Amino acid sequence: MTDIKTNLRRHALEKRDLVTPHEAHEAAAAIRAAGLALVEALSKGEKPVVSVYWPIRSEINTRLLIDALCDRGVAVALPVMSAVREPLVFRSFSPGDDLAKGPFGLSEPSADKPGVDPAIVFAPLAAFDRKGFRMGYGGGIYDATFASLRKRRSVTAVGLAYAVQEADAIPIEPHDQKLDYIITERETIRCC
Ligand SMILES: Nc1nc2c(c(=O)[nH]1)N(C=O)[C@@H](CNc1ccc(C(=O)N[C@@H](CCC(=O)O)C(=O)O)cc1)CN2
Ligand SMILES: Nc1ncnc2c1ncn2[C@@H]1O[C@H](COP(=O)(O)OP(=O)(O)OP(=O)(O)O)[C@@H](O)[C@H]1O
Repeated sequence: MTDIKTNLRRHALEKRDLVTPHEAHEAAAAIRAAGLALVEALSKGEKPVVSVYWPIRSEINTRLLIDALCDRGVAVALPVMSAVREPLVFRSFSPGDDLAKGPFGLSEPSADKPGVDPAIVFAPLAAFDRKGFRMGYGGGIYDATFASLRKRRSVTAVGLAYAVQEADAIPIEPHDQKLDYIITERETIRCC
């Protein structure tokens, strides 16, 4: 199981690394539009707290989406890592805030920013399948996070990835938490 997942992860990340700067730019605009449309459809007149990751490496770029959400008055939070297999905490973010350097090249809000529980979480994907099963970098962190949040409140989990990161089927382990939606530069998938 571990070997299959490791190979799937490596293969999908290699494909992600081949995305050209032009494609990345277009994809960032596409996920801004699709992400905004989904948040608006899920909000039903309320203003939910929305968590978006701050991109690292060749991850699909969320910065246009973050700006667009902030422009519309949506409360945005960024994840802060504590340890592998431990849930993330989420801290409020406003455009222009200084971000602190975390492990693995992460940029995170500093500890003086208020902690919040998001209702919608945009999560980065290494690989995904259409049913909503996902893989990240192998820390089990988003799985732990969705499990913990879902015990406390209803939360909509939205994966963001390039279409080339799709796999036929991600092998499932007991701790895996399913996504509700996946947004790629091509489409929004409602996972059933
Ligand atoms: N942009 C972004 N922010 C994020 C995540 C993410 O995947 N992307 N996270 C997602 O959870 C959390 C941070 N967790 C992370 C966990 C591991 C690695 C990482 O680079 N791991 C190493 C492998 C380490 C090992 O095997 O010991 C690697 O991939 O090289 C990065 C982020 C929260 N913020
Ligand atoms: N809660 C857990 N209980 C038992 N094993 C776990 C748990 N979380 C992760 N693991 C183990 O750690 C390894 C990596 O997990 P997995 O592939 O699910 O991480 P991931 O989905 O890539 O990480 P993330 O959720 O941070 O994006 C797997 O071999 C898995 O068996």
